[in-house]
Amino acid sequence: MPEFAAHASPSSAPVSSPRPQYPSHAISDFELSSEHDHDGSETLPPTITSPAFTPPATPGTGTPALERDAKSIPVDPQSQEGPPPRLLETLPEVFCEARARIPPTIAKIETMFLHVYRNNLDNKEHLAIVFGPDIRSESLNAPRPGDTEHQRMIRGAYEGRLYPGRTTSKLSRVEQIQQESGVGRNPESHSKAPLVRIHSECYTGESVWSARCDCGEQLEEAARLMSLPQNMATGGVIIYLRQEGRGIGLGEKLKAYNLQDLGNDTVEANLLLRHPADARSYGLATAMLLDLGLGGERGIRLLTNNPDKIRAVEGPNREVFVKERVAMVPLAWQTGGKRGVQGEDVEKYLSTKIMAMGHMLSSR
Ligand SMILES: Nc1nc2c(ncn2[C@@H]2O[C@H](COP(=O)(O)OP(=O)(O)OP(=O)(O)O)[C@@H](O)[C@H]2O)c(=O)[nH]1
Repeated sequence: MPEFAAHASPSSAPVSSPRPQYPSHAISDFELSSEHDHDGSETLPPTITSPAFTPPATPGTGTPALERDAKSIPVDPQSQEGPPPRLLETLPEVFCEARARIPPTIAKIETMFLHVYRNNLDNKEHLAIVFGPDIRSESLNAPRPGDTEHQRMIRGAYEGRLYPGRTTSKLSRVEQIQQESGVGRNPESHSKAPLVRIHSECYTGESVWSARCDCGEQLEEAARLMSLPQNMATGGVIIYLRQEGRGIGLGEKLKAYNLQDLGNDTVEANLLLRHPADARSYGLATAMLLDLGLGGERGIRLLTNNPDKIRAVEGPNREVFVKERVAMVPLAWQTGGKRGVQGEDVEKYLSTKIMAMGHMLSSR
């Protein structure tokens, strides 16, 4: 077995390139217990010390989960404890094959685009779901040999919106003027970091309604947050990596489930099957974010509770800067058990993530 997955991102090479300045103060954890929404009401449950579905003091009295925006905190990766993740020395090569507009069922937004990526390490179709009109793939839009305007539109390398009879991938003069008049109206939206979620495939949680984990709910919550007007203004991206079962594949994950039913937790089950507790890597995600123009000092706001992911996604030379972390609080905790995945299985799963995998859903 290789020491790390083929598309693991590079090891922490010496940093010589210009690096973003990190906040001077270190904030170790997010503050579940002190968040108040704009109306002053407490919107998140009190400090949580266990993954049990501890309800807020008065369940259901906060801002409905459907309207709530993400709360983020600055991240200082240098302050994080533990050894740095093993990373490869160079990022993989990625290439966006095609992009198409997807009108989502979860929100009334015009500009959600699914991007299919290819890479030089595996044959899987890794995905980027892009919210907002301003985040564009460099590799998709770059001219290709023999390119025609029709081919560019077919692969999704066009500006604005397709309509029957359109003949050019570029905007017409009138459309351009309309768009330019909109640019710069909200300078804040161009300085604020876009919201990003790096999601790993979970067929059971996303497609067959499994209550063993909260993966399906997390995917939907990420899309909901990115669809909020204030986040659409900055743009958002869900990178969907084909790393089923924390990288062990669906067949092995099902065996792990049987081992869990035999009394082991999610980490023990992986180890009993002779897999690492977590066999994933994030080099492809870093490379895809760079292709989408999300590298550099503007940074990103990363939706995660997983400390390894924060460091790994930044890449070997901090090509991507995780400026802030946004917690993924289980919906059942947010709503006092009114909504979200619930039950003994998911409670055990979340408990193991906190206790054995260091996920940051514990109290300060
Ligand atoms: N091997 C294994 N994989 C699982 C199990 N439950 C969920 N997964 C996989 O775990 C991955 C999701 O990881 P999570 O631990 O939920 O979340 P994370 O990405 O590490 O961290 P967050 O960003 O905080 O959500 C997906 O690939 C799932 O298929 C399990 O019991 N065993």
